Amino acid sequence: MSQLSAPEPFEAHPDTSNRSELRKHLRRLRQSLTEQQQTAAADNLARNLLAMAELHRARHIAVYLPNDGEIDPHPYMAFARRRGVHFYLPVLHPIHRGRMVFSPYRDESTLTTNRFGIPEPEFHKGLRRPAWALDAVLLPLVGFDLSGGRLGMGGGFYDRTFAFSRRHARLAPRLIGIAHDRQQVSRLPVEPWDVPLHAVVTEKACYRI
Ligand SMILES: Nc1nc2c(c(=O)[nH]1)N(C=O)[C@@H](CNc1ccc(C(=O)N[C@@H](CCC(=O)O)C(=O)O)cc1)CN2
Ligand SMILES: Nc1ncnc2c1ncn2[C@@H]1O[C@H](COP(=O)(O)OP(=O)(O)OP(=O)(O)O)[C@@H](O)[C@H]1O
Repeated sequence: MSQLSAPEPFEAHPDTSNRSELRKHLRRLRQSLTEQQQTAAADNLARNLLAMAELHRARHIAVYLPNDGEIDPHPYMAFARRRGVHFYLPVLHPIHRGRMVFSPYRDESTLTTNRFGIPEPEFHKGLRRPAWALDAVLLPLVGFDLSGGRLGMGGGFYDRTFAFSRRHARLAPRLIGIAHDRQQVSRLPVEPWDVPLHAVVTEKACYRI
């Protein structure tokens, strides 16, 4: 079977100033990856993340469950857990609409599907962590550029939850976008609420901002 070849990031994308058109285009790109391409990408992503000195010091890291063709952080997690890292998943806040908290993600965690169809752990009272109590966050994204710009699914969840990091940089966790390399675009329009990323890691490279 012939496989779709990856288009050049700087040529094949439509008008990058139109966020919703760009979002549709980039979502289709990642959804079109085959299972083999996804598996290989996740393994190479793991290698690139394990090599990052910033993550060697991190003990509490937020991840996500892959959805909609997103790159899978599980191979990375399998290695990092052996180094003593604790992982957390985003839980949509039941009261503060548009915000998230982070509950532990363990083998035995019970997951229930949220309103977007994404499984999430319980809103654990005792064990959940507010955003500022994480060392690093691996953020899902639809598109990224090399200035730290991130285009997400459009709910503003990560932007609202990490808005404090622009005012209190010392309290903020490391914000690391993870994505397929083909999700790179030349330049994303910057919105006033966008929270800049410290780095983006793909199956091909680690881009430090
Ligand atoms: N894996 C993953 N988890 C995540 C996010 C993410 O981007 N990826 N989020 C990042 O913020 C939050 C959830 N935000 C989301 C916003 C929109 C859609 C979405 O699929 N929208 C559909 C309509 C779904 C529906 O309403 O039934 C769409 O636009 O087609 C998904 C997640 C928290 N968890
Ligand atoms: N700090 C904030 N306070 C209030 N509203 C916000 C904040 N950040 C973002 N929003 C709102 O969220 C909406 C969606 O923002 P945007 O399109 O940038 O989301 P996104 O980054 O793509 O989504 P996500 O972070 O959920 O993946 C915007 O209309 C914006 O008004």
